[in-house]
Amino acid sequence: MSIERTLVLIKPDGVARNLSGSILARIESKGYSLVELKKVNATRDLLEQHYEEHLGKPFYEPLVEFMLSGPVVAAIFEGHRVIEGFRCLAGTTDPTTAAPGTIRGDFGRDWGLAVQQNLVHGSDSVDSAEREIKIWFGA
Ligand SMILES: Nc1ncnc2c1ncn2[C@@H]1O[C@@H]2COP(=O)(O)O[C@H]2[C@H]1O
Repeated sequence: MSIERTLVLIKPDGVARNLSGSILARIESKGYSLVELKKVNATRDLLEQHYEEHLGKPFYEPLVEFMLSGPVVAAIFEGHRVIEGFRCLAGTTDPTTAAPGTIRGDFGRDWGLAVQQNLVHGSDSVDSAEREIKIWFGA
């Protein structure tokens, strides 16, 4: 059994809507363990590192502005296949069509804004989890 770690972000929409506790509870209820947790006001520099793969995309600047618009909850969760498991729990990117039962499907929708406010972020691979955990929590 290989134990993975993943970076979970509760984005400013989730924090502003007081959904942090409900979202964290779902992840814990699924059986993953909370390793680190903090509430942060992200800086542009941190977000540019985090979203470097999206640089140049039409939603890049609105995305960075949205992530700067309020505090974010950053967490590290641990468990066997947690990377895949959390992304499944989060649901697909577009919250309007994300399946009911998922975090985005139950709590989110498209508000017609420049960026999809979809409540949560989860690392998509072992390599990106390692990279993102360093960005948000240090070595
Ligand atoms: N086509 C899009 N239009 C607007 N925002 C997007 C689009 N695709 C992705 N995003 C946003 O960019 C984010 C990239 O990281 P996430 O997958 O966590 O969540 C994504 C959405 O919040």
